[in-house]
Amino acid sequence: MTAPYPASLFIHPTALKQMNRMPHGLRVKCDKAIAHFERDRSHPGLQFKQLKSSPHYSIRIDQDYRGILQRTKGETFLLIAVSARQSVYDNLPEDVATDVNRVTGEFEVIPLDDVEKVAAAEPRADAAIAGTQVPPPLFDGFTDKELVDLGVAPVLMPSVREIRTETGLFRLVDVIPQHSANVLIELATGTSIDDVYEKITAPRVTTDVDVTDIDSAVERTIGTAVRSDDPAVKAMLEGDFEAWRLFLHPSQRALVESDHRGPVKVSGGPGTGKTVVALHRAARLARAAEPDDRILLTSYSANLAADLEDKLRGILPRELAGRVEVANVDKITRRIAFAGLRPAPQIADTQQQRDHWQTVLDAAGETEFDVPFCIDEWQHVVSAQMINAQHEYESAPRIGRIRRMSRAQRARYWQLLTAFKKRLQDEGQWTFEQVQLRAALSEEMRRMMEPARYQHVIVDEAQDLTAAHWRLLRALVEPGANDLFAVGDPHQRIFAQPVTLSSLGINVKGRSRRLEISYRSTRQILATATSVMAGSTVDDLDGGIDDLTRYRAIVSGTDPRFVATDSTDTELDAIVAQIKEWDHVDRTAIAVCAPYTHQAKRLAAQLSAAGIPTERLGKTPPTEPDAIHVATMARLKGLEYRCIVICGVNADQFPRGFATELADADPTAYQAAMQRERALLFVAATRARDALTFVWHGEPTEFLRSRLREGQRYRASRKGHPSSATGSRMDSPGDVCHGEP
Ligand SMILES: Nc1ncnc2c1ncn2[C@@H]1O[C@H](COP(=O)(O)OP(=O)(O)OP(=O)(O)O)[C@@H](O)[C@H]1O
Repeated sequence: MTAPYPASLFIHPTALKQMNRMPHGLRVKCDKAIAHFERDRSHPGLQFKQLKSSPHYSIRIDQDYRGILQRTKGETFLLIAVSARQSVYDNLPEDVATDVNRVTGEFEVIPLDDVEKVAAAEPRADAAIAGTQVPPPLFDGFTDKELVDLGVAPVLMPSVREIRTETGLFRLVDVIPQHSANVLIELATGTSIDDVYEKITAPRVTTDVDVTDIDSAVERTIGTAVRSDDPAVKAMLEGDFEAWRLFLHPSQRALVESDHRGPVKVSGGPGTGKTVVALHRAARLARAAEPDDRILLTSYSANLAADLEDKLRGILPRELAGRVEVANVDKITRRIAFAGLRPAPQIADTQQQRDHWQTVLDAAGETEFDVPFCIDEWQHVVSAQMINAQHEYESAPRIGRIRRMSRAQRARYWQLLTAFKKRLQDEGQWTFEQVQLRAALSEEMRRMMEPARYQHVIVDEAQDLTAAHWRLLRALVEPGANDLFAVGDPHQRIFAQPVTLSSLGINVKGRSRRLEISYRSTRQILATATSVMAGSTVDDLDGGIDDLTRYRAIVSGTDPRFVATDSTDTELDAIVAQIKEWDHVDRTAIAVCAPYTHQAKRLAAQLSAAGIPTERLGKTPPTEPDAIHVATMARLKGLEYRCIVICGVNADQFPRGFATELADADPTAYQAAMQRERALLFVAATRARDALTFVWHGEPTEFLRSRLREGQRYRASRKGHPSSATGSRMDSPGDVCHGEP
């Protein structure tokens, strides 16, 4: 028996994309052949050999397919393509082109056949049916030289010129080298040549590229290729592939790989890949960490943390996963606040807190302050500033509150608050604000004597963390390089009050970044969601203003639907009809949500009774393999679905009662609560990828009005337009359908 010849195999990004499009059975065969090759490339079943007239090698995948390899140095190879056996004779198959990119200096592989097929499927001006219009080519406004200077592979040029539709563009970017894809997406979404150069091309420029020096180009490419044992490759070969695991946008990659001397804040609209960046950054830091280093990856809620943990396992080898603790921020908060307290205190729920306040107000004969005011003041003024003593409260700013509080009023409120806390204590209860405060203060105390528990902390959904959370996180991580990395979207803030990170000891000056391309929702869904936020001003977590207009969606689709009904019964009929219309969609990719918990509960039962399998979303990840998800709007935070019904958005239910009841108590607190309600609808709407339907009975919520008015204007402007006679009832933005969709 001869000794085995072990070898290392890297997979070229183009080959990865190609494998991702293969049928599952063939991918499994590729996986097996790769594993054999790495163990022993001389294994007879592989038929490993050099092609006669080329420097390339081939291995057998099955009787019909061969893998094409490029040797780099020693026993390291790069898999560049999987081709049909009959096309692999003595040379590289004719349908595969290789080239050195003159901007990046990388070795590129171009599947010419696939690229030409995409171009051929585009509508052609010379084949247009009389009377129909063929859209102009998408890249007509750019010369070949401009595209090539930005780094688009010259061999792609004839096909790029044929692309006229978004579908064609997205099919093209799926098969071409990543740098060319990134440039074309940016240009097609309206970014100027100069900006594309700055954002996409300049960071990838390699000086002194010699396009004839294949060896150096292959060496460079090995740096960006993935190893065959990468967990993300395994996930893809096993069929659970999401493009982000392997193909980050350059702006995302820069955030993952850069080193910083202190905390970093990344903002970005819905679906811009903030979570993806947080995950990859955690994985990257784990790879670079010392064995004893601890990394915390945290998010707002338990189900989001569970989802993060699951995804992290998909990109990080198991032996490194132990370096990263994934937990929701309140779990950590409780753990620290309750350390040594046995039994752990009980948390008072909203109703219990209201009852305690009512008792306190009644006992004091209080007539000026009511329960909503007292709760709001406690949560958003006292707790938000971590005020612990009366003298601090007396001089504290009441940011955003119109109602002025005299010294005497403040003193009275403090007395009431003291009585409220006493009641809680007597009942053995805490509010969550108290738990957070205790956790932050005790960790800050501990840090005076001991080193920090973590070397790196990465935060997702940063917009919903409170001041106390931030103080806790600051104390949990050793100050220094790459200490804190927070991603969030202030427009999606639905729980906390705005904070200013610098006032909490987290200085992100010069280290604030943005992500702008939205990968999730269609343009139409994003536009509708954005209209919900119309007229509101939103902070950027650090004293500035965040701006929604800079986010761009890359896919186009159909307009959201608006379905008006006249009762809860007809509303249910409309929801059932909508779900049935989506019967081609995997059930777990559909969600139905409503403002209140009791509505979500009732809906789940009613839909099940109507023969639609459902699962209610809770704190743990869903388990049913074939059920649509039913949840409150808030529970959908951070998740994504192909199709969503948002129901119960009638004016008398949404915004929810506890927000509207603040109107009399404090107009500014009311505005802040209304802003959170708007954001809740924005969050729910932006969970949808392809299709979104709003259903209500009676009058629609005021937050949809601007969109519905726009629909009326659109219809008015189309009156008399030839196509309006044949258009469906649902073909204009904001078109309202009555009854079933
Ligand atoms: N580079 C990428 N290539 C392909 N898909 C991507 C890329 N980056 C992100 N995505 C996809 O976009 C979607 C949104 O990503 P992600 O959840 O990270 O966004 P987010 O900014 O955290 O969203 P949100 O704030 O709305 O919860 C996901 O389906 C993800 O797979």
